Amino acid sequence: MSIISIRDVWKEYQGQVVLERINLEIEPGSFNLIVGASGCGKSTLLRMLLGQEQPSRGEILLDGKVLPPEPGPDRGVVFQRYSVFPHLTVRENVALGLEFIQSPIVGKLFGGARRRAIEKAEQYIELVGLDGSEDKYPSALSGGMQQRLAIAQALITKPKVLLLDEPFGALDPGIRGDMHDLIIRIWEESKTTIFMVSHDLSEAFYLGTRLVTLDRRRNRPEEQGLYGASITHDIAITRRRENRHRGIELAEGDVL
Ligand SMILES: Nc1ncnc2c1ncn2[C@@H]1O[C@H](COP(=O)(O)OP(=O)(O)OP(=O)(O)O)[C@@H](O)[C@H]1O
Repeated sequence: MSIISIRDVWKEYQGQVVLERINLEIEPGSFNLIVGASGCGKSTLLRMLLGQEQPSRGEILLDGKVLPPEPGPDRGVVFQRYSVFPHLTVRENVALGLEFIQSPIVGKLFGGARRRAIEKAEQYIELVGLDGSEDKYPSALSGGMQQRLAIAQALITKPKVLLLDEPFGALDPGIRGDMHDLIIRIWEESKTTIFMVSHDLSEAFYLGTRLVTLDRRRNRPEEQGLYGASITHDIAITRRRENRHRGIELAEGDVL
């Protein structure tokens, strides 16, 4: 069974159609890359999966149930910037995810429950390679370290789906390579389903098991606003990562 089913989803804002007829069945444990031109609605689709936005038409199912109309611990998210809380340390930022689940009203745990949340946070801090920085505030971290922190924060609730919105887009190319290695390791170890927005095709082929492209098929000036972007390619990626080390940027895929 699909972990996510997107069924004939449309999204409009104030009469402007942004997305139309989006249909996708997402396999558990797959690494899905959504690529498309700026403004075609990639982030909008991701925000609908998060539950921050609702489809104007159609429905999204998570594990066979209609997605609740708000974000929840079953969906972790990392944005390009500003996913972490500047006034909390690395340790507090990561523990916060658990505190909100276990104590949704005050967002704070005490005694043994807090100690367990801190221990768990420290495991995730180590997983993303931030051990040694537990007491630092985000302002003392580099961009790559802040994204590592955001990933740890998103993972601590063991989400069914990890949603990534251009998480490496603002990083230098060298750091981006390290982050690619990290996210592949996390994906392989956790077997979580990943849904990632990117506008970098080579990144998509390198990371993903599936590439979905969005585009506006009808884009003449008089058509703008009337038609949204839809899926133009849906490709299973069969050869990838090993190619990067041989200097081959794009991998071959099978069109589904
Ligand atoms: N809350 C909103 N209200 C009105 N219009 C919106 C809203 N959110 C997005 N849009 C519009 O929807 C369209 C798609 O935006 P979106 O951010 O999803 O595109 P994107 O493909 O992620 O772009 P980019 O690659 O530049 O981040 C844009 O025209 C944008 O102006």
